[in-house]
Amino acid sequence: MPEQTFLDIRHLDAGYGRSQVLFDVNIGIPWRGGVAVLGRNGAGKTTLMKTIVGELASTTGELFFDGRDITRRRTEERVRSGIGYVPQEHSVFARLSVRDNLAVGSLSNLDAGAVDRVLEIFPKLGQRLDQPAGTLSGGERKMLAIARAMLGNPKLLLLDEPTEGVWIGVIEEITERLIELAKSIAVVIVEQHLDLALRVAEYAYVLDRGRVALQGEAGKVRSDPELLRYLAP
Ligand SMILES: Nc1ncnc2c1ncn2[C@@H]1O[C@H](COP(=O)(O)OP(=O)(O)OP(=O)(O)O)[C@@H](O)[C@H]1O
Repeated sequence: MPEQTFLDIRHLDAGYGRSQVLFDVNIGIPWRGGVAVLGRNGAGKTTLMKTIVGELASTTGELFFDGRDITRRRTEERVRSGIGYVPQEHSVFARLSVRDNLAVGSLSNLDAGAVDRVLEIFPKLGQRLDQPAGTLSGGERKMLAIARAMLGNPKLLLLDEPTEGVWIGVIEEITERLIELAKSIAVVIVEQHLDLALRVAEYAYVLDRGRVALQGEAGKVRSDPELLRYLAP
């Protein structure tokens, strides 16, 4: 587990009704930097993200964020305390303009300075402010979803497959932005692209059937002979 822990997940069990998906998951996320959550389809990565943000209640275990027990806090409180979430599915309002989508992301009144800062990070969005978000490309929508989450000023940003379905050139652009972002806040990235994930992350957890099967420094996990076994379909 990374040394300084910002988000501390202890003995977490979670699932849907009677079907348990996560089993005794222990994860530590440091104050700054990237952490990757890897694992094959159905390993429980999205379930873990939903449990961290409070969309799904844990059945057992505890979550501490920034030194406080948030296990029983509602999603809104978790978001207000600094947890941002970019879900796997495209999470933009298709009929609203890019500008209005960004306004929804801002928790208080839209701060023009904050919008300018995210537009500096994602300049393509700045050229499309008045365009309905439904007309953006898949990659631009992902960028909009990330930009919107950033306007909530997260201290910890959870990204569930931020490059899924995105063209390779845009993947590179998003990766570079995430590497930059991870210099100032904590970034948790669920990714199918192993290389990308391990470029953003310094530390990685690999889930296998809902349990942490492997963890360690990104370089070590990458060269672990067991890794491919846990990622193979
Ligand atoms: N709403 C739900 N109700 C019941 N079971 C669910 C629900 N959502 C997910 N599951 C099940 O939980 C397990 C873990 O799913 P999850 O989406 O967390 O996996 P994942 O690692 O994110 O997979 P992927 O890489 O395919 O997105 C799967 O077996 C899935 O079928």
